[in-house]
Amino acid sequence: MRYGTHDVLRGVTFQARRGEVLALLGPNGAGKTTTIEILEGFRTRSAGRVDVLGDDPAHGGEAWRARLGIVLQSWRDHGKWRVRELLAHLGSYYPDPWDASELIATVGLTEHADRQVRRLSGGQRRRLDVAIGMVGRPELLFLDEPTTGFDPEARREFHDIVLGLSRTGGTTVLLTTHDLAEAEKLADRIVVLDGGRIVADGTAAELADRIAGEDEVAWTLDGRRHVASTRDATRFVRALFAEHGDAVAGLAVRPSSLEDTYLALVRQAEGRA
Ligand SMILES: Nc1ncnc2c1ncn2[C@@H]1O[C@H](COP(=O)(O)OP(=O)(O)OP(=O)(O)O)[C@@H](O)[C@H]1O
Repeated sequence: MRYGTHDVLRGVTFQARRGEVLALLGPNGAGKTTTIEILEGFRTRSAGRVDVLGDDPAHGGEAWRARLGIVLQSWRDHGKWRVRELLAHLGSYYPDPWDASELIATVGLTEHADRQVRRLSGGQRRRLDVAIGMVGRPELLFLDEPTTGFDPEARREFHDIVLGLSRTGGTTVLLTTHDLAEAEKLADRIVVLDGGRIVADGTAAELADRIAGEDEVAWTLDGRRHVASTRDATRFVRALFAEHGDAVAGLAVRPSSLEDTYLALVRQAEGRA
């Protein structure tokens, strides 16, 4: 993808398999939204080959679009519509839509079903966006930063919805997020973009193996709290007990997280490692 003389995506090659949750990660401006919008058919690429559900998104017709669900980063305005009305209306465009009330319950908006959209809070509005993306029971669901503004409970419920759609419904999900814990929980595979290029592609475990991150060990000794980073927590803890025995208390080991791996990957890609 090129704007003027500026390449914002270069050599971005990846595949999403049916039924998998694929997370696109990357710093602000990395090219996630551009990639997702090309796949959705919202942006026309400058060059390259793209295949989404067997069609080129640049020429996808109505029947092709009906197989997609789309949650954009910023929402369009449906202010005067009531939640239930809007979902029932949008559902009527599809051959086998979700029942509006069932969908409203699934995204946790039952109490607000008869509210006007403009009276919803930011997080409630975002839940509605997700419901709009799901209403046609899409084969492929695009979610661009879907949980921005969700409270922790809504986030947990949303994660269960996505996992349910993918595991039992066979829906393929492509999502972008800045929440690394979310990616770790949901994604079967992770693609990391930086500066318009792919810098990593694999499962969270595969990415972690490439980076050889450090685990964090914390313990208390003689009333003082200690924290150390180590490549081999088991060996470290064994040595700690060999030296101090029962004097060691409050032991906690935190394995390196996807966040650690991600930050190391991005630093490496940007030559800051
Ligand atoms: N219409 C446009 N014209 C010119 N440049 C653009 C246009 N749209 C996006 N860009 C540039 O393309 C690059 C990628 O933007 P994109 O929105 O895809 O990033 P992103 O990874 O989704 O970022 P964020 O995490 O901030 O949402 C950025 O450098 C942006 O400035």
